[in-house]
Amino acid sequence: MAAEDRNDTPDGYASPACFMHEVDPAYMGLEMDGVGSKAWRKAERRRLIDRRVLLGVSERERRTAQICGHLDQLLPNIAGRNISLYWPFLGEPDLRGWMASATGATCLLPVVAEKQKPLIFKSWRMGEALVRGILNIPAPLNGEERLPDIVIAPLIGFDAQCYRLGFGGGYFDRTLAVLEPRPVAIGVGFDFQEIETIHPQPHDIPMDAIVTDTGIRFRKESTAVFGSEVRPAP
Ligand SMILES: Nc1nc2c(c(=O)[nH]1)N(C=O)[C@@H](CNc1ccc(C(=O)N[C@@H](CCC(=O)O)C(=O)O)cc1)CN2
Ligand SMILES: Nc1ncnc2c1ncn2[C@@H]1O[C@H](COP(=O)(O)OP(=O)(O)OP(=O)(O)O)[C@@H](O)[C@H]1O
Repeated sequence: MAAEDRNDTPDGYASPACFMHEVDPAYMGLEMDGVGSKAWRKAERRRLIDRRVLLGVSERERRTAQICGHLDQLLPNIAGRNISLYWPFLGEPDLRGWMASATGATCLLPVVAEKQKPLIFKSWRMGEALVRGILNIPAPLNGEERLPDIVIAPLIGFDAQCYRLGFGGGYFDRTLAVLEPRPVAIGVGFDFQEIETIHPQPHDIPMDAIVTDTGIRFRKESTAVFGSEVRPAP
């Protein structure tokens, strides 16, 4: 039996291995400056990745299908757009099926061209060749480099203000800080990845919206344009 199958039961009953996330960081002796925030984020990432990885296969697929439905609702007109998605790892929602169905759009994969520098984006379609890139992330072999209109960024945690806790390289923040024009940024993850606050730091750039299996959350201050029928009136 595959390890993932053994966990194909509803979660939420067992106690988490660590209650650190329920403790006020100040109580942990962590000031939410650059140093304290790094330690707190490391612990939160570990806890949230563990929870995500332990989702059973069918539960992950069920939730991912709901995420795809919400993406369709949020982005009804993607023809002609350049949309960055991602090659999934560590239990991230696998949106490759959604990518394949995004007719008329050009799908891109983010590429770490240089460590600690903004990402670049290359076009990719299901079936096209990939190479092992920097940090072992698959990257399109022959894709055309393009700027995205829409960036769909996988997340490890998020909060009600649409701040995203990512994998810890700062790659999406660095990228959104320099892309001109600024693309629409959408975080994707599962509902249990919501936390009270990610304790945003000056470099953190919030998402315009966050899509999970249970819904779409819009950042109040965002001016991004989505399908008009889904954006709540200000
Ligand atoms: N599927 C997916 N693709 C993605 C991201 C993601 O979160 N998910 N990224 C989201 O940003 C970017 C890649 N971010 C990454 C950040 C750190 C490491 C990593 O392995 N860090 C090592 C140290 C690496 C080293 O310097 O040698 C580590 O943390 O131990 C990998 C990818 C772009 N592509
Ligand atoms: N615009 C930027 N310029 C320079 N450094 C940055 C920038 N944005 C983030 N960083 C650095 O990257 C590091 C990781 O940032 P952070 O913890 O926000 O990553 P993350 O958003 O979780 O990761 P990722 O976006 O790769 O998934 C931090 O030390 C931060 O200083």
